[in-house]
Amino acid sequence: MSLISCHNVGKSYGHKRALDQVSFELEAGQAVALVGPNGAGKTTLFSLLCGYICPSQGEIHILGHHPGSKALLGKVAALPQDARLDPNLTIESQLVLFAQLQGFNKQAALVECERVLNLVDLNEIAKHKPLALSHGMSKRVSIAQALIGSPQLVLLDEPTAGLDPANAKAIRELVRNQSHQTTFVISSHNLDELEKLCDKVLYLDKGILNQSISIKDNQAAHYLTLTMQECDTEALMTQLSHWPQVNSIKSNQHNEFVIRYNLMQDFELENQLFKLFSSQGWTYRTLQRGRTLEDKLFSNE
Ligand SMILES: Nc1ncnc2c1ncn2[C@@H]1O[C@H](COP(=O)(O)OP(=O)(O)OP(=O)(O)O)[C@@H](O)[C@H]1O
Repeated sequence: MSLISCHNVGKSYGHKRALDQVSFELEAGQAVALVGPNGAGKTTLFSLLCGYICPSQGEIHILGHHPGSKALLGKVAALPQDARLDPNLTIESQLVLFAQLQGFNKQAALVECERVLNLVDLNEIAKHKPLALSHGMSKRVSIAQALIGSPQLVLLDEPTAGLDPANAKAIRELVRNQSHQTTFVISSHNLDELEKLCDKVLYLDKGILNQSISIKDNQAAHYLTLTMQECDTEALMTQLSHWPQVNSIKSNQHNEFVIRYNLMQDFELENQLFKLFSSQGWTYRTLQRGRTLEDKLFSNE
């Protein structure tokens, strides 16, 4: 059974069509990125999956049930974009309360609270109230709340937006560490982050599911992404375009090149590149197999 099944899902707000005929299936175990420009419909899709709103058309099933149904209690959790903690209760009191609402008794709820705070490395703030926390800490507490009861599916809407690098890294590590038992669907504008965390990408644009791609697809075997520190861009592109194993080379942004090649033994190409850099006195920063997620989504190849 699919973890999530969406069939021809549409959602309108009055005359505004926010989602149009969205269909996809997701299996448990693949971390999924939900990407798209502002207003593309990501939050609407999240709200539908959580059961906060109902589709105008189509069918959604999560583990075979309608979103929001009782059978999914404790199996699906979400971190909404604008999640707020209750300012009047200590972190421990509110996490215990949420655990009790999921069916934990008081004693087990306290243990569960300690467990999830430990996951986000915030046990020391259990007795604090939300106003004493930084934005990053509050976000981590909200993620801890979403992990109560070890749900099978967790939806994270922009979990690292506005966070400093240390807090964003802590959240990425948490997602990575929990991915063996929980499937995460993550909405974010940070493509680098999604590329590191996710196996699959759903790309929404103007309410339409434009692309559904696997990050670890075997196309990666025919591309190299090269970032140079210092080089003569024109000379580099001219030289490489004459190499027989290079099908194409393009530069999407300053000093970054995507090389499409036609050989299976790419190590030869890598060696040739290093020889070229050394002979020209050029320095490179990274040479990476495959293409960046940004290039896959926006290059029309
Ligand atoms: N409650 C609502 N009433 C009317 N229109 C809405 C409502 N919620 C969303 N919309 C509209 O539906 C479209 C999709 O909005 P949504 O918030 O789902 O996009 P999003 O991809 O999450 O955007 P962002 O990246 O900016 O958060 C937008 O045009 C938005 O203005």
